Amino acid sequence: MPVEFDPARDLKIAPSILSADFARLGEEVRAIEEQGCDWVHIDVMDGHFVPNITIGPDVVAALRPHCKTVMDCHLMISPADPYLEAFAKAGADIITIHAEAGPHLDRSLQYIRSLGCKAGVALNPSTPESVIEYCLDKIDMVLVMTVNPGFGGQKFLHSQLPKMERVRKMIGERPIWLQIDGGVTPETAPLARAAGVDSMVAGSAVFKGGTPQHYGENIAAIRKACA
Ligand SMILES: O=C(CO)[C@H](O)[C@H](O)COP(=O)(O)O
Ligand SMILES: [Fe+2]
Repeated sequence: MPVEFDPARDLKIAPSILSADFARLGEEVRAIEEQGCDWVHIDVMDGHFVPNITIGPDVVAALRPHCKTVMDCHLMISPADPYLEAFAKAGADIITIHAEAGPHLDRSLQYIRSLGCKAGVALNPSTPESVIEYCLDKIDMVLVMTVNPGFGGQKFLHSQLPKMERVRKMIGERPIWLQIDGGVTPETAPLARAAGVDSMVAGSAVFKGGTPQHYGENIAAIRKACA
């Protein structure tokens, strides 16, 4: 589904299916959507850029019919360029690559847009926001990582809060989402919201409890904490 920027910057909650039951992914995606999530966040890891391996474009394609909302694909792979077309064809709406994943960020971002997807850039905790300064016109989303990528269930890095504020200033009035990913809970989410974040990924905090009713309560708790 085509996704358009929301100038009101209402909070978009994107549960990461990394914490879902991988044996029942279709069902899990339908459950989080029925329970009020905004986007579905899909973590793609290659065992090279990050020390973990998850899923590829075939799984994204298999999930597409189960997913009515936005498929937000976070590629923790290097190089990313050879696989971008496959993720676009699989039905990704947003494709986020890491600034550190290849030598030509500007070119990769143009390529993602040429495939009909929104283009996101993720910044690792140690990566300064200056890497995006000269390609802001080709970016639809900046993802400030609030953990070192690779695993769910890690602790939120408070050191990233000033970076969120600086990125929010860089973005200004541009139609660019500011997303965070990692360690988002009802306790940490309001800090990021106050720093100008409008999209939050949460894996373990959404899927804890293991039933659709829990997912709904968990999503509502994050939303309420940010209200
Ligand atoms: O990109 C990721 C890890 O690299 C995940 O999206 C993230 O860790 C979500 O998990 P949690 O909310 O449990 O921290
Ligand atoms: Fe992620």
